[in-house]
Amino acid sequence: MAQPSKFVFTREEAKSPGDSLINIPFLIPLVRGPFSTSKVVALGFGSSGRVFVGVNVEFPGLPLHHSIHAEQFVVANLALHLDKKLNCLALSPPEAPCGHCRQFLQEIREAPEMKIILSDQNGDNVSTVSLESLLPNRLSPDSQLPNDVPRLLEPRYNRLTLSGPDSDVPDRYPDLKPAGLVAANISYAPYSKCPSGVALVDLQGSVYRGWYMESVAYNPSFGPVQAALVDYMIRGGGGDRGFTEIVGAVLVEKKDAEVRQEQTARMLLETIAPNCDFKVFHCCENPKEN
Ligand SMILES: O=c1ccn([C@H]2C[C@H](O)[C@@H](CO)O2)c(=O)[nH]1
Ligand SMILES: [Zn+2]
Repeated sequence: MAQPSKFVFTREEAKSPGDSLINIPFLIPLVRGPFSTSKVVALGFGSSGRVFVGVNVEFPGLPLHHSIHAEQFVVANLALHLDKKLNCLALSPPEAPCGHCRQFLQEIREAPEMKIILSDQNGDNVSTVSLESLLPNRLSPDSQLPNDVPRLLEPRYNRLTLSGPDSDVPDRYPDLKPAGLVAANISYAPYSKCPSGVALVDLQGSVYRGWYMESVAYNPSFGPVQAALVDYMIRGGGGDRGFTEIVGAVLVEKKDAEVRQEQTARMLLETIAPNCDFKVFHCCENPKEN
């Protein structure tokens, strides 16, 4: 069977939620899980009608809590395609979203109504349940955020501009810094108010980006390096050679941010992409920007 490379399908290709045209086992080779035997594939049905694939990703040499869950991969995939809402999530049998993912998904508006499609080991006995039924008594963003604050995946703009003088550092990859700033400006950090974005470049000169996404429960938050690695994977970065082809990276975050990504981002990239030249650029919120 040919190695699948697609991470986004049209609704036509996928048929309807619960219909098994997207043969989930066919997508299993997309998983990067060197440690565990769990190969998790998630399909996210977005409001634009597209169907987004997510897989679990584990990183050799790093603590397990840096792994990417398939469900978070799906959310990052939607975010990168600017899809505004995840309506329905199907999981490869016999998985159901773990507690961490059930909580992370709460950041999406009307999350309790999200449909979750489950099936047994053979892919039979398909059942659809609401996210609310999987996580009653949720910790809700609604208890902390006014209704008009954009929720995860809804359009947002953080009004960030680069602040000197570190922006004068000689730049081998001129496209990276602007890409990192764009990513930071879309970042969802309504709790800490410390948004951040990462841009990566590979040996071919292709640029990838991703942004930090917070959870009201803090720990399920999704880091900007992981988000950029999702972009790298869905666009085929590195081919079979993985992350070692990443040769440059920038992180854009606020100077003196109380929630700071710099050290974690450096450690992650040093471990998975030893040839990567990592730089940090600081930004500040500019109230005049709109
Ligand atoms: O909801 C879940 C639970 C687990 N995993 C992944 C994480 C790890 O790579 C592997 C073993 O737990 O399965 C997911 O992708 N989603
Ligand atoms: Zn999970």
